[in-house]
Amino acid sequence: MESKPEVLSIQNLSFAYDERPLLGGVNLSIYAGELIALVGDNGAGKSTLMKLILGQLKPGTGTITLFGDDAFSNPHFEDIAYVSQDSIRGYRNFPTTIEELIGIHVRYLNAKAQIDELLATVQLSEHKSKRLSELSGGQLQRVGLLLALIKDARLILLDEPTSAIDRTFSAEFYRILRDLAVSGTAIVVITHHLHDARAFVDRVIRLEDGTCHIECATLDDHGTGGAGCHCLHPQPVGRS
Ligand SMILES: Nc1ncnc2c1ncn2[C@@H]1O[C@H](COP(=O)(O)OP(=O)(O)OP(=O)(O)O)[C@@H](O)[C@H]1O
Repeated sequence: MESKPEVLSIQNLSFAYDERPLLGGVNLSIYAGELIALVGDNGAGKSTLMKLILGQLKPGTGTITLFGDDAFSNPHFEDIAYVSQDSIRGYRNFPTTIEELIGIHVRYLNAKAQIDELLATVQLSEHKSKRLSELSGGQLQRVGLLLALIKDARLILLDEPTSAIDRTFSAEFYRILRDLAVSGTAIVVITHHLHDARAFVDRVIRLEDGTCHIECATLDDHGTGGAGCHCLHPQPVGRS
């Protein structure tokens, strides 16, 4: 089978906040076209791991390589779309409508996105003239997804993107992500709603105990996972 390009490689990562160890012995590789669910209890370190991948935090030991470069010294902003819980909450304070916010992003990124199509994809067409302060939590999360789609990134990191989204659109949400993955985008989604994600993702990676959490690889594509691997869904889904 043809191997897919490696997007992200984490080797022997450890990280501590104020000398309080949080992550240790983390090894993980993510490949182009993979849709991954990152799960774990509150405080397990999922958001912290995303910030490390983004180069916002510096590893204690070990390495994080993004598109072949060290993530901390070369964070590849142009290749990554990141939607955090904070950014979604922050949208509420933007004194704009949805379509104005999209226009700002399109101009800033010089993007060629088909905005009406994207609005229809996230089912916000009829709300496009609404101010962000008027939107529900779930509608705001759809705006977050839409902004990630505009960027046309090679790696998309989503931190609890469906927490306020109803189950009907949640399935649609993962279908959209699945289509993106099929077109080659690597996607990592932090979620506490694995039951919604499970049918769509290729792999589930669980952070547990705050330490030593190891890659869970799909055996047929990327080799084997190591000791401590928590492979909840070993068979790739949605790939032919
Ligand atoms: N800036 C910070 N300084 C010190 N400690 C922090 C900081 N940010 C997070 N922590 C701590 O690190 C731990 C992991 O936090 P993190 O947000 O990564 O967890 P999480 O797995 O994303 O949790 P949740 O599911 O609740 O969102 C928590 O105990 C948190 O209090």
